[in-house]
Amino acid sequence: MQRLTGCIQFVNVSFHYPSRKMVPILKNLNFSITANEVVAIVGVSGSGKSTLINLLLRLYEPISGEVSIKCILSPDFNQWKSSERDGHQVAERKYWICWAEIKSAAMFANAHEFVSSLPSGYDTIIDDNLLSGGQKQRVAIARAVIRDPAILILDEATSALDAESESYITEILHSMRKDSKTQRTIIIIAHRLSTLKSADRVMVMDKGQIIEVRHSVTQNPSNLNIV
Ligand SMILES: Nc1ncnc2c1ncn2[C@@H]1O[C@H](COP(=O)(O)OP(=O)(O)OP(=O)(O)O)[C@@H](O)[C@H]1O
Repeated sequence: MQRLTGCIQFVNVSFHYPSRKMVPILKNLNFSITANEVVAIVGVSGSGKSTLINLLLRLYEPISGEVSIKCILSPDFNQWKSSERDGHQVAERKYWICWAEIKSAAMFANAHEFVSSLPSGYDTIIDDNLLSGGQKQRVAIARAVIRDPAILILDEATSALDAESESYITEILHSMRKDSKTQRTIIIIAHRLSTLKSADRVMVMDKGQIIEVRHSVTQNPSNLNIV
């Protein structure tokens, strides 16, 4: 089965927020993330992790340098591109998500049980006060999964989950990346060692720069601001 895969590249990226022009936040960042790689970004509070994601999402443009995202179809791009009928299937898939897919995404995010127990179940209209912090995160993860993105960004996405729910999601993230049908690029920002374990690479940020790249967080995690 063909799917989109995403590559990310930051070349000499520097940035400050418009409201604080004298305070550089990112300084000459250079890195790339290949398709299907799982990369964790760690660092002390204020080191620029979320700002990096803001630039990736194009919420802000860099002051200098370039942020590029390339999404490619793999593995049979030409065959797929030339088929108009398949194009329609993609459009249909985007707009017609069936009940089984919704349920499976909710089960994936460990949300099915509590959603089913709400008085209106999956038809519940959610307001700010209805769900706990952890439940909101599980719904957000289910929504992200159902979109089947080429690039999945988890910025403190499991911080409000209890240890059991978090380890369940971490395990599934781990198996999801091994499944050739669901491969995707994943960026994880988290402070918990358990969330970061499935990363191929860990980038350590400090004062707007990448000061270290590790291939595992199990090595000497005491100075990575993770628990
Ligand atoms: N919208 C904004 N306007 C001005 N400054 C901002 C804005 N958002 C963040 N900052 C500043 O940018 C710096 C980096 O913040 P950022 O949120 O990227 O850090 P972080 O590493 O993600 O921190 P945390 O781990 O606490 O979430 C901080 O000094 C913060 O005060």
